[in-house]
Amino acid sequence: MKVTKSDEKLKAVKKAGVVLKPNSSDMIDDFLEIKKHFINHGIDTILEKNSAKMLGFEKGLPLKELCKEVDFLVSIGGDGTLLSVVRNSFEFNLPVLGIHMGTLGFLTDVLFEEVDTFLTDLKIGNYKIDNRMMVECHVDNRCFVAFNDIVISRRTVSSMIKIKAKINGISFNSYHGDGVIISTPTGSTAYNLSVGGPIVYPLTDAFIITPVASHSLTQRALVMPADIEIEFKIKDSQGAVLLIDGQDTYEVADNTVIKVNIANKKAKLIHRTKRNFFEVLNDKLGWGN
Ligand SMILES: NC(=O)c1ccc[n+]([C@@H]2O[C@H](COP(=O)([O-])OP(=O)(O)OC[C@H]3O[C@@H](n4cnc5c(N)ncnc54)[C@H](O)[C@@H]3O)[C@@H](O)[C@H]2O)c1
Ligand SMILES: Nc1ncnc2c1ncn2[C@@H]1O[C@H](COP(=O)(O)OP(=O)(O)OP(=O)(O)O)[C@@H](O)[C@H]1O
Repeated sequence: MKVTKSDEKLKAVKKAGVVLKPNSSDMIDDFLEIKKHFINHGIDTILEKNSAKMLGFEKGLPLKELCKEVDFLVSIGGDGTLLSVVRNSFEFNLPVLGIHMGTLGFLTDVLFEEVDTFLTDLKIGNYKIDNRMMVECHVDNRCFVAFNDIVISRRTVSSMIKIKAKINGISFNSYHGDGVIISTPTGSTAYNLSVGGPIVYPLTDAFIITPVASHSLTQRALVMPADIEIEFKIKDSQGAVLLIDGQDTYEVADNTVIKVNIANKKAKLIHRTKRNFFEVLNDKLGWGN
């Protein structure tokens, strides 16, 4: 399987669109400190509308309008905030920088106290942009994209769900249990990890299909090449719920066909040059040396 690396750089480093972790109005002093560093480095910041409303002192722009105005986006919060920024801005191809002000911070690279140093590096091109796969799901004439995962989940906790699956049009499995996770390599360390799925290096062109609480001892997670299409059909169940990065939900009825494939472009994450995935595993998952 292919691993995609790039030497891509930002076209300009003048304007940053900032999104803050929801329900965190206590972040005001930290935001002002971060903003001061951006200004000192000659980078203007514009707040996203909900973030501005939460702080209560700037007007802010709706995310889609903000994306048209800025050179890159900055997510200040945890993994959830970064996931939502990447997913909701995906159509604009903007690189996203995650400043870690959350709890785990598996995806968010730069710590609050590192912002000033990192911006010096950003201005001189000393950073990298990772191109990361997104997964796309087509259902009922709608299309959803996810950065971590799309989960086809049972609709009621009291009953199992049955999901028939085809790969490139050919039937290959019938999942019977709580549901199925279709994860990107980025999402492999999230829900997929919790249910025993494999960790996949984040720049690999592949995706993972992992059963959740399968009622069969032979079911296992599958790592698949990026160029296939998978089709799922809910059978003899009470419908299903799709979870997009664990944040958006969509209900589907029995016999609905859900097609999943890799999005035809990638999300861009801005990282420190020194960031190393294996150090992140070591640090955040406590693997030790
Ligand atoms: N049982 C589980 O482990 C479980 C259940 C539901 C959802 N999730 C995951 O939570 C994700 C949404 O994250 P959230 O922060 O919005 O929700 P959340 O606040 O419920 O947090 C889920 C946890 O997963 C971590 N996380 C998120 N993405 C990660 C990644 N790519 N690698 C490693 N850890 C990651 C977060 O830091 C947090 O600790 C979903 O995409 C799904 O993968 C996990
Ligand atoms: N746009 C969004 N839509 C729905 N939920 C969101 C959105 N942005 C953030 N959240 C949720 O807000 C919660 C807190 O945000 P976040 O994950 O950034 O911080 P955290 O949980 O402290 O950090 P971490 O994820 O690194 O452990 C998460 O449950 C996340 O899913």
